[in-house]
Amino acid sequence: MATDARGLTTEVAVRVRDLHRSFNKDGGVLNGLDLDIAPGEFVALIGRSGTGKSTLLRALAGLDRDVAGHGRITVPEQVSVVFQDSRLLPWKRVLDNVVLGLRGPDAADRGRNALEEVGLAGRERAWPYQLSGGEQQRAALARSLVRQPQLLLADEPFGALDALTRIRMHALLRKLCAAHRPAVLLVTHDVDEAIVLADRVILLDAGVVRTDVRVELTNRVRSDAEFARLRTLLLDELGVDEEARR
Ligand SMILES: Nc1ncnc2c1ncn2[C@@H]1O[C@H](COP(=O)(O)OP(=O)(O)OP(=O)(O)O)[C@@H](O)[C@H]1O
Repeated sequence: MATDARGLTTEVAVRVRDLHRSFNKDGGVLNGLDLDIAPGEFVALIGRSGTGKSTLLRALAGLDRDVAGHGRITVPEQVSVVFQDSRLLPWKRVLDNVVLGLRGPDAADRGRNALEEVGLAGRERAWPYQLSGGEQQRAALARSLVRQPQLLLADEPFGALDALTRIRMHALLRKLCAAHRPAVLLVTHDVDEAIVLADRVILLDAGVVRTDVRVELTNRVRSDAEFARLRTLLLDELGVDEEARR
């Protein structure tokens, strides 16, 4: 358990201290990064291409054992990861994909419930190729949530989906997170997606957190003045020019 500046106990789901990662001798990708995520907190991670977002996510997921670096990482016991592609095994039916590696006599029931929660009831015996891209991502979310993760790591999970499906997936993810309350770290290129979904948006630059803003919105719609203020602030930080902002 961690303590704050006053010595009071603070609970964290994720604690990262002085994290360094590099792929070659020319320079670091992560350069002394610090980050805390509270239990149940939804953090969106944005930043220009190549600033180390996926490198951070992989470090938290423990998927970077062959990368040079040091620093302290604390994550909860149950961590689930979703990627841009669903990574469903094509030779297993949807339910078998969802419960893969899950133990216990109630595994199949838990899998069915998870599929129902993501709107895929009745598709348990389908093969992955029979699902649309959005449905495959729903199945990937079901596979993550059935493990009741305390931390959900998501690397551009909606990046390959069309605009309408993305909006539907935003609503679904918000509903699932409200129900299960995992801490979430979502990597996205989409500033609007970050503001629609997250409690906090952090911006990575040169391998450290440069901006860290809290999203306090009652209505998560673009027409909200606070939404517009955050959007402008983050796009300014990203150096996006006026032309490209619509
Ligand atoms: N396995 C690897 N081997 C060598 N270099 C790598 C490897 N993985 C990432 N890099 C480099 O590390 C830097 C950060 O990559 P990373 O994928 O973390 O960035 P990112 O912020 O997620 O980028 P993007 O937004 O384009 O997905 C890049 O310069 C990339 O080329």
